[in-house]
Amino acid sequence: MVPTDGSVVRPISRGLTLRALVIWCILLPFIRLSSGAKTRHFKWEVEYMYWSPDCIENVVMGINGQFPGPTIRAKAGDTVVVELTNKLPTEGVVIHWHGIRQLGTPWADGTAFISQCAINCGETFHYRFKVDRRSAGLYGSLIVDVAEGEKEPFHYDGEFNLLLSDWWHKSVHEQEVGLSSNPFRWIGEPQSLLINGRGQYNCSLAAQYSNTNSSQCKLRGNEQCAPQILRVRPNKTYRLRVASSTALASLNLAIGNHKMVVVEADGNYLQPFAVNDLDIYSGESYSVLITTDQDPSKNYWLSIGVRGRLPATPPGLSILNYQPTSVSKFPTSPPPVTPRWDDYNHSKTFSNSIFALMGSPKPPTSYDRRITLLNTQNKIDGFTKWAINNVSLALPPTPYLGSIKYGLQNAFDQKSPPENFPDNYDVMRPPINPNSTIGSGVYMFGLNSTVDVILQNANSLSNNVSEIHPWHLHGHDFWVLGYGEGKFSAKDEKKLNFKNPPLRNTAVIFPYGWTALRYVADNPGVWAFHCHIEPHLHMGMGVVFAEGVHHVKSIPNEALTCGLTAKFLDKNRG
Ligand SMILES: O=C1O[C@H]([C@@H](O)CO)C(O)=C1O
Repeated sequence: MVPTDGSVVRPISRGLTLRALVIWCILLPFIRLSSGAKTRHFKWEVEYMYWSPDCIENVVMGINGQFPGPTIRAKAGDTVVVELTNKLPTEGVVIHWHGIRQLGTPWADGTAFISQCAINCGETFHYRFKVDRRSAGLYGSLIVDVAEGEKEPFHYDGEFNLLLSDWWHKSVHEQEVGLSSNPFRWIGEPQSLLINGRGQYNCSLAAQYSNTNSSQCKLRGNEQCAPQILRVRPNKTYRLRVASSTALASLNLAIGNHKMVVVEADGNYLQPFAVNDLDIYSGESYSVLITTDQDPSKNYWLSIGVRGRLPATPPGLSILNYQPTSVSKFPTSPPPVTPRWDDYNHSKTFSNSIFALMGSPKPPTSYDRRITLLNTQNKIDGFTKWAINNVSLALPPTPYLGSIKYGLQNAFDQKSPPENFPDNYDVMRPPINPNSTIGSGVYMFGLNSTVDVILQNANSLSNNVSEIHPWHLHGHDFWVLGYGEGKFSAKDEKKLNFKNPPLRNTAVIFPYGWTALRYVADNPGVWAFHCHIEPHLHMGMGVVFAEGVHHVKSIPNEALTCGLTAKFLDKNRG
């Protein structure tokens, strides 16, 4: 799960080493189609290269020789065409455009064996999609500008993109083999945290402040691992677009001496609220405003730290440099201290402060279908897996989009997956029977139906352990109706927020708790819904949703070149 540029390697569980580069793009909400919509063409080549993101040389996946990858600038309403060639000699890739709805182009969603086949070594695939209203989410690869004449509900003088990721020195192959082995070998905690692909493993920028025995970094500033400095002017307001593409870590961001006003999440405007620190889970993105109203003769730390799991990784650091103060003048105080990793009340307080900005779209007042998804850690033939309602996802060799569209038989489990779990299941204890089963079934929803999803957390295989899971939905945003403790039940209905629930594409479930989501199945296609923690997805922690597939126009052949759809193509070519 070694993250590369603004992309996270997603080994799709099917035993294949298949990397799904998750390319994030700026979330710029409420962008109406601009008049001068353009089609912007890009040619990307994915290739291994040696790089030192945390000052230790490693193998990364670069795009056009860059780490992090190149940035696409587009305007709302534009069509983006990326001609992607895979030059990795040992594995297939796909690119998921996190936050893009892919309305009308479900085959461009970049989910292997769901929307397309893997792009094998030497092959080229054309991603062509419209950057719509809810476009993008950050990740330093796709920046969507507000359309001409568009105004945002806040003002700022400058902006920075901060892509946060975690970093291991072990190769993703070795990690995957470990996760798929019996005995199970967990990937462990990351060696370092990166900010825009930059971190420091064998030294600390703030060694003189911390009691750890790490040495002080001696960086000239042009190293690949040198921190990106945020150069600001006094008495200005800056927008920080922060996104997490971590493979595992739940992070907390803080800037010494500066409060942050949270104004946007996952591309949707929020009721602004001020915080001293910001929790951000894998797959999420936020915009915060900071005002440079501090002593301009000083510089200040920007720090990211691990939460939700006992930390074993030093904080990631960057510097907020008030011009014209020299950047080499280190901040005079230690970096902000990350809240305790298991202070979940702190985390819940933050999550429960997030409300949609007045005037945002409201959820339908009722649902057509409600499914409850129990998250458990299980064993299958001795292998450690994650399962949803006791089914651990294993993707079929034929992409669902093609097999459903063309009615191919035996392409995946025809039995619809369970929509609930046994009433007598005790979420507070490890599973009495740890065994689970593999499945590839699809939750089929009526086109334009309203779907409620209750994500139910539970104790893992170990006593008194329940882990955080950030769930990400492709092709849609959902309203987050609320969070609660223990097993969701009818009494919890009254806790749900229908007044101003935030629209998100990623939402966290807290230990032993539940999170209630609602979305409208209005996007013909087949959509992944999964825990955004890469090893968990690899271990089967996901489900597949589909709606209106028969409304999908003809799928480009290049998305059908594997499994049963390849045979189907050959037959029809004849
Ligand atoms: O999936 C996981 O496996 C380990 C542990 O549960 C077993 O080693 C861990 O911390 C996970 O999140």
